[in-house]
Amino acid sequence: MEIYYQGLVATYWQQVFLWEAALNSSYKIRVYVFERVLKRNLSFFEGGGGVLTGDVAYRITAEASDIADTVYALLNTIVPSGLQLAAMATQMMKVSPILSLVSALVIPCICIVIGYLGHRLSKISKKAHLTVAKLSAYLNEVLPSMLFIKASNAEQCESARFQKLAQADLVEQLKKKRIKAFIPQIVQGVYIGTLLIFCVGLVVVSRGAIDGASMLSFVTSLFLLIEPIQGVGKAYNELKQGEPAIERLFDLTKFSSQVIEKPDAIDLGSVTGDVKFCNVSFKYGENMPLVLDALNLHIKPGETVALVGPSGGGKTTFLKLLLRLYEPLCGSILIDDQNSRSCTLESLRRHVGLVSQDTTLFSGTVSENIGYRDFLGKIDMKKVEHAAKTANAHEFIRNLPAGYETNIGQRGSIFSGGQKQRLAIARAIYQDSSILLLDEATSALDSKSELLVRQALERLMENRTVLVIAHRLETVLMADRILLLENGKLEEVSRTSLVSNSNYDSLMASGMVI
Ligand SMILES: Nc1ncnc2c1ncn2[C@@H]1O[C@H](COP(=O)(O)OP(=O)(O)OP(=O)(O)O)[C@@H](O)[C@H]1O
Repeated sequence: MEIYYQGLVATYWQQVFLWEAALNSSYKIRVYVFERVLKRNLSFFEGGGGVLTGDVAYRITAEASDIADTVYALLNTIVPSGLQLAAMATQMMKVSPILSLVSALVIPCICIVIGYLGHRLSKISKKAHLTVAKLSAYLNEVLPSMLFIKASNAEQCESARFQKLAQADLVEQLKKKRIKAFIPQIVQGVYIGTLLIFCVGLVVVSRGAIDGASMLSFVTSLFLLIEPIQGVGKAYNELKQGEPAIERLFDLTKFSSQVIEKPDAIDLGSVTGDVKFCNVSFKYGENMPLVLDALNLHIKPGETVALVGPSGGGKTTFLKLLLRLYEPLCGSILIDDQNSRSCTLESLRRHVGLVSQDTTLFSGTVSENIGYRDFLGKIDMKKVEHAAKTANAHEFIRNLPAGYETNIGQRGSIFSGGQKQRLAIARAIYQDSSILLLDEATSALDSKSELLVRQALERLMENRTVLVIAHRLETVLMADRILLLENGKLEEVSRTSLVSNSNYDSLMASGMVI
């Protein structure tokens, strides 16, 4: 009885240690892969890698968990099976070394069968991973678009699309389960079949060489090998099944950086906000047309420059180059006369703030969103409140159930469009960078909200170098200079000529509200 209880305790601790090892390895892989993903070029997230973001999320969550299951199953079967195999083999060697070596010939037969089936399992498993990843990517795309789906009466259509993907997944999962169930049976079948042939042969060949009792002990050992051999087969099964998840995860980490930080890159200390584009050209790919064609521009510290032009003219690309999210094809960008290629990416992006059109907010509290710059350190609540007041956001934040500590829901779903914009402006005020890139939101707000956002913008732009992609005439009129970006070229336009000549068409094409 005591031995029985000792067995229970030992099994418990064995499982605890094995799970600890398995989960720790999947945790380490997950963290490493995500760190690498964060370092990937922006083009990968803009669809350049042909991988959907939902698929990336699936790999880092579900498939990393699959790795833990694989490691656990491997350790759990390979250790006891290995020990059993060693014990049986020793016993057989004691009885008859020659017969043991002859019997070992069964091993290559088993290896060939397991190898072939394992390869098939790995292929089928890969397909099963792809179908479930597609399902996850689909859900990631559709669930945040529920407003549009409902408004478009598209529930039935989406349900049909989901069913199609789920059906494809069902087929692949079934194939995988079938082959998984088949492998241990076939391994056992081949082993027993081959053994029977060997046993008969052994009895005939060794007649008289060893006594009956030894022969019985030898054959019993051979049959006792079935279970551990099956265990090894199972472990191989698990490895092959987990292989595609490991491959897909590590695929995410393989890339070459387009934007490379020099080993001797300098940290930009304080910056006055002088920006120069010198002969900058850019295109997104080898066979793509030039988006920016030998551009020259000098923005002086504290100056506000409005960028206007037709849709697809390259305005956002211009901002991306300034943030060094892409590298120019030729030419250079200077910040305070320092080539941006010679600066650390961290210091460059610390001095260049961005307020994008889609007002990116994260789930978390209001203060975490405004103080995002210090998210890992200590968020300065006084600064948060000051930023919110300056951005005309303090009033509505104060009326929230938990004020600055209110959770804002997924992507700030509890706020109106104008409120989200003011929160994004408050975040930029908190960040306090000398150079500000503004991609003005195109969606129209009611006149009261519009006024509050405009006031907030004006305060944000004070004492900074501002490059604003302007969609409203009022914003254009706030600028010191207006630049038209069209056909890859920059042209300065005067206020008076803005709506009165041929530029009007370009401005209207850019969605400008005049
Ligand atoms: N990641 C990308 N990969 C390939 N081409 C791209 C990418 N991003 C933009 N482009 C292309 O580069 C050109 C310039 O795009 P960009 O977004 O800079 O224009 P934009 O002036 O900001 O347009 P809009 O006013 O409509 O936002 C377009 O033809 C666009 O299709």
